[in-house]
Amino acid sequence: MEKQIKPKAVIVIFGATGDLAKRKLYPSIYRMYRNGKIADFAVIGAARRPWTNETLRENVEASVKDLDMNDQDLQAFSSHFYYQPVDVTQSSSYQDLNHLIQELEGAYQTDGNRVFYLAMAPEFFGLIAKNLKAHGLKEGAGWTRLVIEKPFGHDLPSAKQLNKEIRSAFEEEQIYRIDHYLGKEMVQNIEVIRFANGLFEHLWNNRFISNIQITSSESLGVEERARYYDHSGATRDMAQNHMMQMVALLAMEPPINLTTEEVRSEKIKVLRAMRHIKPDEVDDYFVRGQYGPGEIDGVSVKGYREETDELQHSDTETFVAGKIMIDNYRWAGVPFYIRTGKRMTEKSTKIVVEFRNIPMNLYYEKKEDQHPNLLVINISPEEGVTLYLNAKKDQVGHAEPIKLAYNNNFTDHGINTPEAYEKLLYDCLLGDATNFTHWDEVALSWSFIDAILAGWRKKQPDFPNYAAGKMGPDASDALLKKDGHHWWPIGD
Ligand SMILES: NC(=O)C1=CN([C@@H]2O[C@H](COP(=O)(O)OP(=O)(O)OC[C@H]3O[C@@H](n4cnc5c(N)ncnc54)[C@H](OP(=O)(O)O)[C@@H]3O)[C@@H](O)[C@H]2O)C=CC1
Ligand SMILES: O=C1O[C@H](COP(=O)(O)O)[C@@H](O)[C@H](O)[C@H]1O
Repeated sequence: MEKQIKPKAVIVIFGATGDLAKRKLYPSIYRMYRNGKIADFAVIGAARRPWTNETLRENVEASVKDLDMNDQDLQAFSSHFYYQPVDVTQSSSYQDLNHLIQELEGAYQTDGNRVFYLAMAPEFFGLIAKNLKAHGLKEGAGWTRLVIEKPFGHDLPSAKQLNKEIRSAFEEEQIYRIDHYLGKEMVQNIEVIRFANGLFEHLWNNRFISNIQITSSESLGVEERARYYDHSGATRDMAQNHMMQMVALLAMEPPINLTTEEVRSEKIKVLRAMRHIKPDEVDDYFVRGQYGPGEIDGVSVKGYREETDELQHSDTETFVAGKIMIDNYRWAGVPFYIRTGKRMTEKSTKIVVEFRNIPMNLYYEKKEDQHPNLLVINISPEEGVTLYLNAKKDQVGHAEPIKLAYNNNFTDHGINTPEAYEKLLYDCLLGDATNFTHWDEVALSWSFIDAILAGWRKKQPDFPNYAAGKMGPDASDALLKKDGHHWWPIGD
């Protein structure tokens, strides 16, 4: 793995006028700059709009204006940005872009290193990759890397096709498939919590763990992305990538070291061990839902089908819950429950590891009151870890749950905890692909998810089946109840 303290590069952002660039990429580049991680760099914003360098710089400044920097420093930062009008379907655009890259490589002494970030609709990914090769843009004097946004395909066949197109132009080592959950501080901490603590790692198996629950709930609806989302649904949008990646990190064996190859290889083994669900078994393992009208924080909100005219008859799921079984020696018999959806009670991403209870109750009046030990990993908005134990409190002879909590949000990281995108972009500049998904991971998770979607296609769903503001349909609770479990609350 290549390591530099301050990597140098020209970063080309395709889709520079779009939402992702504005909301995530410019602030992340700013934070890298502000934190002294990059100095010799130039960013080329590419899109069709007839913007100028000044328009781009104004937009960049506006997108980071809430972050702490004085006007002079802000202008020094935005002066690294250049705009190149580009239509990715036109050959001439790539020639123009190449000239500007070469010019900036000289001006900023970036050693010929190039990052191409595809922040555009996925139908363009293959085309851009091929054109970068055909027009010589990937042949700089230094290294070249291609960052690809989600979604990586719509199912396994389309993902394979996309991969084929990209691989015809770039080597696997040059491809950085973004899953922004892998850049989150507490998702990265899963491995550390597991592998740096004997307390947990010795117990991390089916003898001591009863079940693991991963919830990523959102209170927002589909906002401006209805067209994309309706074609995708919660399962493709969240489960195939972010949720499966978290399961893999929780379930993987300790790698022999922390290199990209070893970490990925252990995650791949987990994905291979996931029990494949036959389409006619889908209801035993997975539940889907779509929100109807409801109330969130005292405010009435519309149902999914009322969000826009196009959604009136939609059967797209806005919620998915599932039970994933990992058929290997460590995890046989331990369900990993996942659930995610839009318009749920609150925005929260949390992992609850429920340990098996002790065999005999000495301290609780009723066995049912006995509280299992829980390890809760708070991914967002709180970042931290909470361990639920039992102890005697206030002179009373019986035990009660107590909690040991560590909150990561308040630690000093210079200017707050780095954003997921900041970390991932920096990793990419360093050539560290550990927190990006390898093609084998993408393929295995699509193959798992495709079977579920195939099962659902056979039956008309009874939507809407949960009111906005709830934690999904009743069937999601029933899924755990039949195993003798229940969802732990996502609040405190
Ligand atoms: N927005 C988000 O929160 C998230 C987005 N993503 C992914 O990021 C990617 C981008 O999403 P988002 O920013 O929301 O999309 P937008 O629709 O906001 O932006 C699309 C961009 O593509 C440019 N574009 C479109 N056609 C062409 C063309 N022929 N040639 C050159 N540029 C073109 C547009 O610029 P112009 O019109 O000026 O040409 C615009 O800059 C998608 O893959 C999405 O799935 C992933 C996670 C979250
Ligand atoms: O990838 C996506 O993630 C977001 C949720 O991300 P988070 O970091 O806010 O938890 C989700 O809203 C979006 O639909 C999906 O495409």
